[in-house]
Amino acid sequence: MKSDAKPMIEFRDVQKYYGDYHALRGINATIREGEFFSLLGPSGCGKTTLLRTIAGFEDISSGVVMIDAKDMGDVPANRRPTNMVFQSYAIFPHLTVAENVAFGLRRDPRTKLEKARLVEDALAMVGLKGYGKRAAHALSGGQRQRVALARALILKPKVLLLDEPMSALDRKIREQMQVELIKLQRELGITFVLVTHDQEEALVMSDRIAVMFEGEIAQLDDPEELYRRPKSRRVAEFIGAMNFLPAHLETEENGQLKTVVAGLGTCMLAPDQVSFAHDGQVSVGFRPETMTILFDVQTASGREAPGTIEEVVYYGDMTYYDVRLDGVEQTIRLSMRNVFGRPVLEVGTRARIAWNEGALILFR
Ligand SMILES: Nc1ncnc2c1ncn2[C@@H]1O[C@H](COP(=O)(O)OP(=O)(O)OP(=O)(O)O)[C@@H](O)[C@H]1O
Repeated sequence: MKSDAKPMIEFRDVQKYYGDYHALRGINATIREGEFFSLLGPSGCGKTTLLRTIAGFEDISSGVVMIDAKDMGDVPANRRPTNMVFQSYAIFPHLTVAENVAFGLRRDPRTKLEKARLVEDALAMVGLKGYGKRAAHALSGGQRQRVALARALILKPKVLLLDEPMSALDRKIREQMQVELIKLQRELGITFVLVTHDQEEALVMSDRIAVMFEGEIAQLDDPEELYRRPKSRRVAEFIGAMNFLPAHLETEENGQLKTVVAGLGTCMLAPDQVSFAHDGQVSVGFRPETMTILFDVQTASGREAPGTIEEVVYYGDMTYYDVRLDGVEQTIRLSMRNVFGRPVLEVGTRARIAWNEGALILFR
Protein backbone atom coordinates (compact mmCIF):
# COMPACT_ATOMS: atom_id res chain seq x y z
CA MET A 1 0.00 0.00 0.00
CA LYS A 2 1.55 3.25 -1.11
CA SER A 3 1.09 6.37 0.99
CA ASP A 4 0.25 8.36 -2.14
CA ALA A 5 -2.59 6.01 -3.03
CA LYS A 6 -5.85 7.75 -3.83
CA PRO A 7 -8.56 8.13 -1.20
CA MET A 8 -11.07 5.26 -1.15
CA ILE A 9 -13.18 6.37 1.82
CA GLU A 10 -13.45 9.89 3.18
CA PHE A 11 -15.25 10.99 6.32
CA ARG A 12 -15.97 14.71 6.49
CA ASP A 13 -17.18 15.92 9.85
CA VAL A 14 -19.38 12.85 10.31
CA GLN A 15 -21.77 13.16 13.25
CA LYS A 16 -24.17 10.56 14.52
CA TYR A 17 -26.79 10.90 17.22
CA TYR A 18 -28.88 8.08 18.64
CA GLY A 19 -31.61 10.25 20.18
CA ASP A 20 -29.65 12.48 22.58
CA TYR A 21 -26.60 10.25 22.55
CA HIS A 22 -23.73 11.66 20.50
CA ALA A 23 -22.11 8.48 19.14
CA LEU A 24 -19.84 10.04 16.45
CA ARG A 25 -18.48 13.50 17.25
CA GLY A 26 -17.07 14.91 14.05
CA ILE A 27 -15.05 12.22 12.31
CA ASN A 28 -12.56 13.45 9.70
CA ALA A 29 -10.36 10.82 8.11
CA THR A 30 -9.30 9.34 4.81
CA ILE A 31 -8.82 5.65 4.10
CA ARG A 32 -6.63 5.03 1.07
CA GLU A 33 -7.21 2.63 -1.78
CA GLY A 34 -5.69 -0.78 -1.08
CA GLU A 35 -5.09 -0.01 2.55
CA PHE A 36 -5.61 -2.34 5.51
CA PHE A 37 -7.19 0.12 7.91
CA SER A 38 -8.33 -0.59 11.46
CA LEU A 39 -10.74 1.16 13.77
CA LEU A 40 -9.51 0.40 17.27
CA GLY A 41 -11.00 1.39 20.59
CA PRO A 42 -12.72 0.23 23.75
CA SER A 43 -16.30 -1.01 23.81
CA GLY A 44 -18.80 1.74 23.04
CA CYS A 45 -16.35 4.19 21.43
CA GLY A 46 -18.32 4.17 18.15
CA LYS A 47 -16.11 2.05 15.92
CA THR A 48 -18.92 -0.28 14.78
CA THR A 49 -21.18 2.69 14.16
CA LEU A 50 -18.51 4.30 11.99
CA LEU A 51 -18.00 1.05 10.04
CA ARG A 52 -21.74 0.80 9.47
CA THR A 53 -21.85 4.32 8.05
CA ILE A 54 -19.53 3.08 5.29
CA ALA A 55 -21.81 0.15 4.51
CA GLY A 56 -24.89 2.35 4.58
CA PHE A 57 -26.45 0.37 7.45
CA GLU A 58 -26.46 3.52 9.54
CA ASP A 59 -27.72 6.97 8.49
CA ILE A 60 -25.48 9.79 9.62
CA SER A 61 -26.89 12.86 11.35
CA SER A 62 -24.61 15.26 9.46
CA GLY A 63 -21.38 15.31 7.47
CA VAL A 64 -20.34 13.37 4.40
CA VAL A 65 -19.16 9.82 3.72
CA MET A 66 -17.49 9.45 0.33
CA ILE A 67 -16.52 6.17 -1.31
CA ASP A 68 -14.34 6.26 -4.39
CA ALA A 69 -14.94 9.99 -4.77
CA LYS A 70 -18.75 9.67 -4.64
CA ASP A 71 -20.93 11.13 -1.91
CA MET A 72 -22.83 8.18 -0.39
CA GLY A 73 -25.57 10.41 1.05
CA ASP A 74 -28.33 9.03 -1.17
CA VAL A 75 -26.82 5.64 -1.97
CA PRO A 76 -28.54 2.72 -0.23
CA ALA A 77 -26.50 -0.12 1.29
CA ASN A 78 -27.16 -2.55 -1.57
CA ARG A 79 -25.84 -0.05 -4.13
CA ARG A 80 -22.56 0.63 -2.36
CA PRO A 81 -19.31 -1.00 -3.52
CA THR A 82 -18.83 -2.55 -0.10
CA ASN A 83 -19.40 -5.86 1.60
CA MET A 84 -19.28 -6.82 5.25
CA VAL A 85 -18.15 -9.79 7.32
CA PHE A 86 -19.66 -9.95 10.79
CA GLN A 87 -18.46 -11.16 14.16
CA SER A 88 -21.00 -13.97 14.39
CA TYR A 89 -20.90 -16.64 11.76
CA ALA A 90 -23.63 -15.27 9.54
CA ILE A 91 -23.91 -18.37 7.39
CA PHE A 92 -26.85 -20.65 6.75
CA PRO A 93 -26.26 -23.96 8.53
CA HIS A 94 -28.80 -25.91 6.43
CA LEU A 95 -27.06 -25.04 3.15
CA THR A 96 -23.82 -26.42 1.74
CA VAL A 97 -20.62 -24.42 1.75
CA ALA A 98 -20.98 -23.68 -1.99
CA GLU A 99 -24.62 -22.60 -1.58
CA ASN A 100 -23.57 -20.24 1.20
CA VAL A 101 -20.89 -18.66 -0.93
CA ALA A 102 -23.22 -18.47 -3.96
CA PHE A 103 -25.60 -16.44 -1.80
CA GLY A 104 -23.26 -13.53 -2.45
CA LEU A 105 -24.28 -13.83 -6.13
CA ARG A 106 -28.04 -14.02 -5.61
CA ARG A 107 -28.69 -10.80 -7.55
CA ASP A 108 -26.05 -11.47 -10.19
CA PRO A 109 -27.26 -12.20 -13.73
CA ARG A 110 -24.54 -14.72 -14.59
CA THR A 111 -25.28 -18.31 -15.61
CA LYS A 112 -25.22 -21.21 -13.18
CA LEU A 113 -21.99 -22.51 -14.63
CA GLU A 114 -20.23 -19.15 -14.38
CA LYS A 115 -21.42 -18.77 -10.82
CA ALA A 116 -20.14 -22.23 -9.91
CA ARG A 117 -16.73 -21.25 -11.19
CA LEU A 118 -16.74 -18.02 -9.17
CA VAL A 119 -17.70 -20.01 -6.07
CA GLU A 120 -14.79 -22.39 -6.65
CA ASP A 121 -12.40 -19.45 -7.05
CA ALA A 122 -13.68 -17.76 -3.93
CA LEU A 123 -13.32 -20.96 -1.89
CA ALA A 124 -9.78 -21.43 -3.13
CA MET A 125 -9.03 -17.85 -2.17
CA VAL A 126 -9.89 -18.50 1.48
CA GLY A 127 -8.20 -21.90 1.65
CA LEU A 128 -11.37 -24.01 1.33
CA LYS A 129 -10.75 -25.56 -2.06
CA GLY A 130 -12.88 -28.71 -2.44
CA TYR A 131 -15.15 -27.92 0.53
CA GLY A 132 -18.11 -26.83 -1.64
CA LYS A 133 -20.32 -29.88 -1.09
CA ARG A 134 -19.88 -30.01 2.68
CA ALA A 135 -22.71 -29.07 4.98
CA ALA A 136 -22.07 -25.68 6.53
CA HIS A 137 -23.17 -26.82 9.99
CA ALA A 138 -20.34 -29.35 10.07
CA LEU A 139 -17.61 -26.69 9.84
CA SER A 140 -15.42 -25.34 12.61
CA GLY A 141 -15.67 -21.70 13.68
CA GLY A 142 -12.61 -20.73 11.65
CA GLN A 143 -13.95 -22.49 8.56
CA ARG A 144 -17.31 -20.77 8.90
CA GLN A 145 -15.62 -17.39 8.97
CA ARG A 146 -13.75 -18.34 5.81
CA VAL A 147 -17.06 -19.18 4.14
CA ALA A 148 -18.42 -15.80 5.23
CA LEU A 149 -15.28 -14.19 3.83
CA ALA A 150 -15.58 -16.05 0.50
CA ARG A 151 -19.20 -14.95 0.22
CA ALA A 152 -18.25 -11.33 0.90
CA LEU A 153 -15.37 -11.38 -1.56
CA ILE A 154 -16.96 -13.27 -4.42
CA LEU A 155 -18.00 -10.12 -6.24
CA LYS A 156 -14.70 -8.38 -5.48
CA PRO A 157 -16.08 -5.32 -3.69
CA LYS A 158 -13.96 -2.16 -3.64
CA VAL A 159 -14.13 -2.19 0.13
CA LEU A 160 -14.40 -5.12 2.54
CA LEU A 161 -15.70 -4.23 5.99
CA LEU A 162 -14.79 -6.57 8.82
CA ASP A 163 -16.62 -6.24 12.14
CA GLU A 164 -14.50 -8.15 14.67
CA PRO A 165 -14.57 -11.22 12.40
CA MET A 166 -12.07 -13.16 14.47
CA SER A 167 -13.15 -12.35 17.99
CA ALA A 168 -15.06 -15.61 18.45
CA LEU A 169 -12.15 -17.79 17.35
CA ASP A 170 -9.64 -19.28 19.75
CA ARG A 171 -6.19 -17.79 19.90
CA LYS A 172 -4.29 -20.18 17.62
CA ILE A 173 -6.87 -20.12 14.84
CA ARG A 174 -7.22 -16.36 15.20
CA GLU A 175 -3.49 -15.80 14.74
CA GLN A 176 -3.46 -18.10 11.73
CA MET A 177 -6.41 -16.28 10.19
CA GLN A 178 -4.80 -12.91 10.81
CA VAL A 179 -1.80 -13.90 8.73
CA GLU A 180 -4.01 -15.32 5.97
CA LEU A 181 -6.18 -12.22 5.89
CA ILE A 182 -3.15 -9.97 5.46
CA LYS A 183 -1.90 -12.15 2.59
CA LEU A 184 -5.32 -12.20 0.95
CA GLN A 185 -5.68 -8.44 1.28
CA ARG A 186 -2.28 -7.89 -0.35
CA GLU A 187 -3.09 -10.29 -3.18
CA LEU A 188 -6.48 -8.79 -3.92
CA GLY A 189 -5.52 -5.18 -3.32
CA ILE A 190 -9.02 -4.52 -1.95
CA THR A 191 -9.36 -1.87 0.76
CA PHE A 192 -10.06 -3.61 4.09
CA VAL A 193 -11.53 -1.81 7.07
CA LEU A 194 -11.39 -3.80 10.30
CA VAL A 195 -13.11 -3.05 13.58
CA THR A 196 -11.34 -4.45 16.60
CA HIS A 197 -10.91 -3.76 20.31
CA ASP A 198 -7.74 -5.90 20.31
CA GLN A 199 -4.70 -3.63 20.07
CA GLU A 200 -2.40 -6.51 19.21
CA GLU A 201 -4.60 -7.56 16.31
CA ALA A 202 -4.67 -3.98 15.02
CA LEU A 203 -0.89 -3.62 15.28
CA VAL A 204 -0.23 -6.91 13.51
CA MET A 205 -2.63 -6.40 10.63
CA SER A 206 -2.93 -2.75 9.76
CA ASP A 207 -1.24 -0.28 7.45
CA ARG A 208 -2.83 2.42 9.56
CA ILE A 209 -4.99 2.54 12.66
CA ALA A 210 -7.52 5.06 13.92
CA VAL A 211 -7.71 4.90 17.72
CA MET A 212 -11.14 5.99 18.91
CA PHE A 213 -12.46 7.12 22.28
CA GLU A 214 -15.99 8.39 22.90
CA GLY A 215 -16.97 8.99 19.31
CA GLU A 216 -13.74 10.73 18.31
CA ILE A 217 -10.50 9.72 16.63
CA ALA A 218 -7.77 10.30 19.20
CA GLN A 219 -4.91 9.42 16.84
CA LEU A 220 -4.56 8.10 13.31
CA ASP A 221 -1.15 6.70 12.42
CA ASP A 222 0.73 3.66 11.27
CA PRO A 223 1.35 0.98 13.93
CA GLU A 224 4.95 1.89 14.65
CA GLU A 225 4.23 5.58 15.08
CA LEU A 226 1.26 4.83 17.32
CA TYR A 227 3.36 2.61 19.51
CA ARG A 228 6.45 4.79 19.60
CA ARG A 229 4.91 8.23 19.61
CA PRO A 230 1.45 8.09 21.15
CA LYS A 231 -0.02 11.58 21.26
CA SER A 232 -1.72 11.23 24.62
CA ARG A 233 -1.44 9.18 27.79
CA ARG A 234 -4.73 7.57 26.92
CA VAL A 235 -3.54 6.29 23.56
CA ALA A 236 -0.25 5.21 25.16
CA GLU A 237 -2.06 3.16 27.78
CA PHE A 238 -4.51 1.63 25.33
CA ILE A 239 -1.76 0.40 23.00
CA GLY A 240 0.77 -1.72 24.82
CA ALA A 241 2.04 -0.93 28.31
CA MET A 242 3.64 2.32 29.36
CA ASN A 243 5.28 3.52 32.58
CA PHE A 244 4.78 7.10 33.73
CA LEU A 245 6.90 9.16 36.09
CA PRO A 246 6.16 12.69 37.31
CA ALA A 247 8.49 15.32 35.90
CA HIS A 248 9.13 19.05 35.89
CA LEU A 249 10.22 21.29 33.03
CA GLU A 250 13.25 23.47 33.84
CA THR A 251 14.45 25.33 30.73
CA GLU A 252 14.39 25.14 26.97
CA GLU A 253 17.75 24.67 25.26
CA ASN A 254 18.18 24.33 21.50
CA GLY A 255 14.65 23.08 21.01
CA GLN A 256 14.98 20.46 23.74
CA LEU A 257 13.37 20.62 27.15
CA LYS A 258 15.56 20.21 30.21
CA THR A 259 13.36 18.08 32.42
CA VAL A 260 13.82 16.73 35.94
CA VAL A 261 12.24 13.29 36.05
CA ALA A 262 11.47 11.58 39.36
CA GLY A 263 14.00 8.81 39.92
CA LEU A 264 15.85 9.45 36.63
CA GLY A 265 17.32 12.90 37.23
CA THR A 266 17.81 15.62 34.63
CA CYS A 267 17.08 14.64 31.03
CA MET A 268 17.06 16.56 27.75
CA LEU A 269 13.84 15.62 25.95
CA ALA A 270 12.14 16.33 22.65
CA PRO A 271 9.08 18.55 23.18
CA ASP A 272 6.57 16.04 21.69
CA GLN A 273 3.20 16.83 23.23
CA VAL A 274 4.26 19.69 25.51
CA SER A 275 5.79 23.09 25.05
CA PHE A 276 7.82 25.09 27.51
CA ALA A 277 4.87 27.42 27.90
CA HIS A 278 3.23 24.61 29.86
CA ASP A 279 2.92 25.10 33.64
CA GLY A 280 5.97 22.91 34.21
CA GLN A 281 4.35 19.85 35.76
CA VAL A 282 4.37 17.06 33.18
CA SER A 283 4.85 13.32 33.05
CA VAL A 284 7.34 11.21 31.24
CA GLY A 285 6.35 7.88 29.71
CA PHE A 286 8.39 4.95 28.47
CA ARG A 287 7.74 1.42 27.27
CA PRO A 288 8.90 -1.49 29.47
CA GLU A 289 11.37 -2.71 26.83
CA THR A 290 13.11 0.64 26.37
CA MET A 291 14.86 0.43 29.74
CA THR A 292 17.29 -2.18 30.84
CA ILE A 293 19.01 -3.32 33.99
CA LEU A 294 22.78 -3.04 33.65
CA PHE A 295 24.81 -6.06 34.59
CA ASP A 296 28.19 -5.55 36.35
CA VAL A 297 30.38 -5.23 33.31
CA GLN A 298 28.09 -2.94 31.37
CA THR A 299 28.30 0.82 31.33
CA ALA A 300 25.73 3.27 30.12
CA SER A 301 26.11 6.58 28.34
CA GLY A 302 25.23 8.65 31.38
CA ARG A 303 21.53 7.80 31.13
CA GLU A 304 21.53 5.69 34.25
CA ALA A 305 19.65 5.61 37.56
CA PRO A 306 19.73 3.43 40.70
CA GLY A 307 16.86 1.36 42.08
CA THR A 308 15.80 -1.86 43.77
CA ILE A 309 14.05 -4.86 42.21
CA GLU A 310 10.67 -5.32 43.92
CA GLU A 311 9.06 -8.04 41.82
CA VAL A 312 10.22 -10.60 39.29
CA VAL A 313 7.90 -12.32 36.79
CA TYR A 314 9.61 -14.99 34.71
CA TYR A 315 8.18 -15.83 31.25
CA GLY A 316 10.82 -18.12 29.81
CA ASP A 317 12.07 -15.91 26.99
CA MET A 318 11.37 -12.72 28.94
CA THR A 319 11.49 -11.53 32.52
CA TYR A 320 9.43 -8.62 33.86
CA TYR A 321 11.08 -6.65 36.63
CA ASP A 322 9.20 -4.18 38.79
CA VAL A 323 11.79 -1.70 39.97
CA ARG A 324 11.53 1.01 42.59
CA LEU A 325 13.80 3.85 41.53
CA ASP A 326 15.51 5.57 44.45
CA GLY A 327 13.39 8.41 45.77
CA VAL A 328 10.20 7.38 43.88
CA GLU A 329 7.06 5.96 45.49
CA GLN A 330 5.69 3.94 42.56
CA THR A 331 7.45 1.07 40.80
CA ILE A 332 8.15 0.92 37.08
CA ARG A 333 7.96 -2.24 34.97
CA LEU A 334 10.83 -3.28 32.71
CA SER A 335 10.77 -6.23 30.34
CA MET A 336 14.05 -7.86 29.48
CA ARG A 337 14.94 -10.66 27.10
CA ASN A 338 16.53 -13.57 28.89
CA VAL A 339 19.92 -13.77 27.25
CA PHE A 340 21.31 -17.30 27.41
CA GLY A 341 23.51 -17.82 30.45
CA ARG A 342 22.46 -14.65 32.22
CA PRO A 343 20.86 -15.22 35.63
CA VAL A 344 17.39 -13.96 36.47
CA LEU A 345 17.82 -11.37 39.21
CA GLU A 346 16.17 -11.77 42.58
CA VAL A 347 13.79 -9.57 44.48
CA GLY A 348 15.71 -7.12 46.66
CA THR A 349 18.69 -6.81 44.29
CA ARG A 350 20.07 -3.31 43.88
CA ALA A 351 20.19 -2.44 40.21
CA ARG A 352 21.35 0.22 37.80
CA ILE A 353 18.75 1.12 35.17
CA ALA A 354 19.72 2.54 31.80
CA TRP A 355 17.72 3.81 28.86
CA ASN A 356 18.24 4.80 25.29
CA GLU A 357 18.02 8.24 23.86
CA GLY A 358 14.49 8.76 22.61
CA ALA A 359 12.97 6.26 25.06
CA LEU A 360 11.37 8.96 27.18
CA ILE A 361 8.25 10.71 25.91
CA LEU A 362 6.87 13.87 27.45
CA PHE A 363 3.16 14.05 28.18
CA ARG A 364 0.99 16.78 29.56
N1 LIG B 1 -29.11 1.57 17.58
C1 LIG B 1 -28.61 2.24 18.64
N2 LIG B 1 -29.42 2.97 19.43
C2 LIG B 1 -28.93 3.66 20.48
N3 LIG B 1 -27.63 3.66 20.84
C3 LIG B 1 -26.78 2.95 20.10
C4 LIG B 1 -27.23 2.20 18.97
N4 LIG B 1 -26.16 1.58 18.43
C5 LIG B 1 -25.10 1.94 19.19
N5 LIG B 1 -25.47 2.75 20.20
C6 LIG B 1 -24.58 3.36 21.21
O1 LIG B 1 -23.56 4.09 20.54
C7 LIG B 1 -22.31 3.89 21.16
C8 LIG B 1 -21.32 3.36 20.16
O2 LIG B 1 -21.70 2.05 19.77
P1 LIG B 1 -20.80 1.13 18.83
O3 LIG B 1 -21.49 -0.17 18.66
O4 LIG B 1 -20.43 1.89 17.64
O5 LIG B 1 -19.52 0.95 19.76
P2 LIG B 1 -18.27 0.02 19.55
O6 LIG B 1 -17.09 0.88 19.74
O7 LIG B 1 -18.36 -0.71 18.27
O8 LIG B 1 -18.38 -0.95 20.76
P3 LIG B 1 -18.45 -2.56 20.81
O9 LIG B 1 -17.06 -3.02 20.58
O10 LIG B 1 -18.94 -2.82 22.18
O11 LIG B 1 -19.40 -2.95 19.73
C9 LIG B 1 -22.54 2.95 22.32
O12 LIG B 1 -22.63 3.68 23.51
C10 LIG B 1 -23.86 2.29 21.99
O13 LIG B 1 -24.55 1.96 23.16
